[in-house]
Amino acid sequence: MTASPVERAVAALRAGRPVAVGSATILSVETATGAILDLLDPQAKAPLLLSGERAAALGLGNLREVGDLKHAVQVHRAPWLDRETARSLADPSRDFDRGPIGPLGAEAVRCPGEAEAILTLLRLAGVLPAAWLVGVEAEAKVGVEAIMAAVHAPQVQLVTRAKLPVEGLEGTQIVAFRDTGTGEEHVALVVGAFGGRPPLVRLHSECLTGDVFGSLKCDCGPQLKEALRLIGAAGGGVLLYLRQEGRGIGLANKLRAYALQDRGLDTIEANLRLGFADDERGYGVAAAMLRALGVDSARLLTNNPNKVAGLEAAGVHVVERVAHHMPTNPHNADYIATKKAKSGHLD
Ligand SMILES: Nc1nc2c(ncn2[C@@H]2O[C@H](COP(=O)(O)OP(=O)(O)OP(=O)(O)O)[C@@H](O)[C@H]2O)c(=O)[nH]1
Ligand SMILES: [Zn+2]
Repeated sequence: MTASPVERAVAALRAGRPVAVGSATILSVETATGAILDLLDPQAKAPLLLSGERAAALGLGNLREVGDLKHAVQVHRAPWLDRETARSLADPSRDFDRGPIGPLGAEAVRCPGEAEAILTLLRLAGVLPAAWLVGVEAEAKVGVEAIMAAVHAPQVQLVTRAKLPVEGLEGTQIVAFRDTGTGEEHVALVVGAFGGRPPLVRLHSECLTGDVFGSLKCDCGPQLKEALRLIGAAGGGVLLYLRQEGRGIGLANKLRAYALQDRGLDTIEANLRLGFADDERGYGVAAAMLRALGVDSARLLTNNPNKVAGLEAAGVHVVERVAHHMPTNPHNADYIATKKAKSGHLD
């Protein structure tokens, strides 16, 4: 299978190589080395693209040229804005111990659609949402529409299906899917034989720390186990394991969010401080997987109304929402309370 343009662009960004998105050529602030910057931006003229959230955290909303921060912001290049300083504008781990930066000049981007596609691509690459806008040609090219379609109208390919007996559910099968736009791999665990009434379905967003290490900071590990138990007890159903680590910001960025939480920010504030939305997940990919499994209506195990709305919007009918609460512990009680207070999670 050949890689899609989005997949190739993601690989190039991760490797610190330039990517052309629409009319812009970008380098990731996180991964670009000094050598590549010297090569592609020898006069140190490239401006910096930051998300509206990150610009707000830096106080750039006060600048008249920047406007309301609904969109990305372009920071003007100044002699003092070198690679290290750019890193510290992008990376909030330095917000607490560096001196004031400035004087920063910035303006709203001229092409918000293109900027949104650039930020989406950076997110798919799992790096900080900040880019150098260099004025050169790039080998890897991807269109704005291709990026937005990959995220908003995902398509999946069912790759293979195999038996996977798991603890307590020996008749389980695992089904591998590939997102043909982004190249991401997701899996479904199909439990038992369901037919007749809509099956019990769980959309589980990947959480390495909770699912594998038993982190007490969240409730993902217990939710995963309990979901499988409930699906088994219902006589069958489907659990989708979606590679949406950190509510879609990727593992390294989630751990950056944890570092910010160590300094007192809550789970939502930490995402915003990094320059992301509080939740970057979409559920179109889940709907596509369910449809490929022949499921077009479901009883959904969740407290998150966005999951219900996301499946419905993508054409999978949710006949019932089944609450999925776990007992809290001293490390995750604030996190669960914040999701209820700020993200609309239901009782
Ligand atoms: N960015 C970020 N992601 C987190 C944090 N804690 C957990 N996650 C991720 O959040 C996702 C799980 O989301 P939750 O909000 O716990 O639950 P939900 O899936 O929205 O809703 P339910 O269906 O009710 O469980 C996983 O991808 C985790 O990796 C955090 O502090 N910051
Ligand atoms: Zn978790």
